[in-house]
Amino acid sequence: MSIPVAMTDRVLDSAKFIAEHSDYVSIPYNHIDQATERILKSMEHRKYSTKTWNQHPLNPKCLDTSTVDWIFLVDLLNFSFWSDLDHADRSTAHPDRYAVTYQGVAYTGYWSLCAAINRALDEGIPITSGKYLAEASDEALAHIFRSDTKEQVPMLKERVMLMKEAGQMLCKHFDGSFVNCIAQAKYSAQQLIDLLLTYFPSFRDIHTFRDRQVYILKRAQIMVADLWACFDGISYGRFDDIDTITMFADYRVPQALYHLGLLEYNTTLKTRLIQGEDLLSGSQEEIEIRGNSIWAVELVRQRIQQVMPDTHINAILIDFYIWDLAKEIQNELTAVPTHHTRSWYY
Ligand SMILES: Nc1nc2c(c(CN[C@H]3C=C[C@H](O)[C@@H]3O)cn2[C@@H]2O[C@H](COP(=O)(O)O)[C@@H](O)[C@H]2O)c(=O)[nH]1
Repeated sequence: MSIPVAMTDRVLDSAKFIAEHSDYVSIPYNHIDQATERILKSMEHRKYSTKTWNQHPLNPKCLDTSTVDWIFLVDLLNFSFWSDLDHADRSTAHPDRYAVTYQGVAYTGYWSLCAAINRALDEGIPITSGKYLAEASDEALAHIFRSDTKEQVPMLKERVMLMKEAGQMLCKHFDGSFVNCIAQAKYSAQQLIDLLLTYFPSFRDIHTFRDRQVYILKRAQIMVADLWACFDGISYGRFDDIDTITMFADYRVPQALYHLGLLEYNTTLKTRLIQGEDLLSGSQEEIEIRGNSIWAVELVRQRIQQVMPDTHINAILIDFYIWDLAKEIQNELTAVPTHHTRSWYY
């Protein structure tokens, strides 16, 4: 299937444009080779591959349609876990920070979402069923996220609204399951992204930067990536254009890229981040952080291709590796905090 070039490169084209027109953020190009060598050595040492995805205790293990719907729900809600009260943001979280205890472990951040969904499934709540999402009451859906600490999950109202809306769309257009949406994409990652943008508006992570429309598409892309990694590139994870997927511009990987010397912030931005100032969704500073992050990982990917032409490593695996690394070394990421933008895009 021939896919119009514009569609496949829309995120990379946007990232390049942002990187070339930034005031607050820059990429130290002289650090790329050394940082890439460090990343490559560590990925090889860990034998980092799609198989790493299934090793995470909270990720589903059976490769069937229920796992597809699990991934859909997780990536529908995969946004804004940073805490209003836990400014330290260390791996040992502030005791009041939103957390979900599952099988004896208290999870915060992204993993609290997976824990909340698994807790609901264990309680017999069919939370990943389109029909249930469409028909459940707001209270029942909010109950999924109940906290085991003082703080509630950020953006609870928005999460409930998105679940109901997605349930209705799944029932109306895809017979209640995301499996049917994947089938319509005919093994194309970009087609699946377009279906997400068409039927599920909260995935439209598209902004205006320097009077130009820029595509970031973080949750749409990570949805494809999670399917691809979970199913190891076959079955519901088969995408013939998977390598057109870029890094996912969240708030954790940029912090790790800065630590790795692959991003630089000017004094104004660095001061604002250290002071814990929120950045408005769609602001120039926020878009520069997100766009330069995508472009920095693209340059790492290109360098890896240069030194290892026949490698299987794509932007997805580089991103997943850096994110997992960031969680492991979270206490060392002290130079700059993650940026704080309340948004359902990431
Ligand atoms: N770029 C990128 N962003 C990612 C992930 C993941 C988790 N992916 C898992 C699946 C496969 C991988 O191996 C990971 O194990 C979550 N996020 C984003 O991070 C933020 C949450 O951060 P914190 O508050 O510290 O938990 C939030 O914006 C969330 O959307 C990723 O992989 N890449």
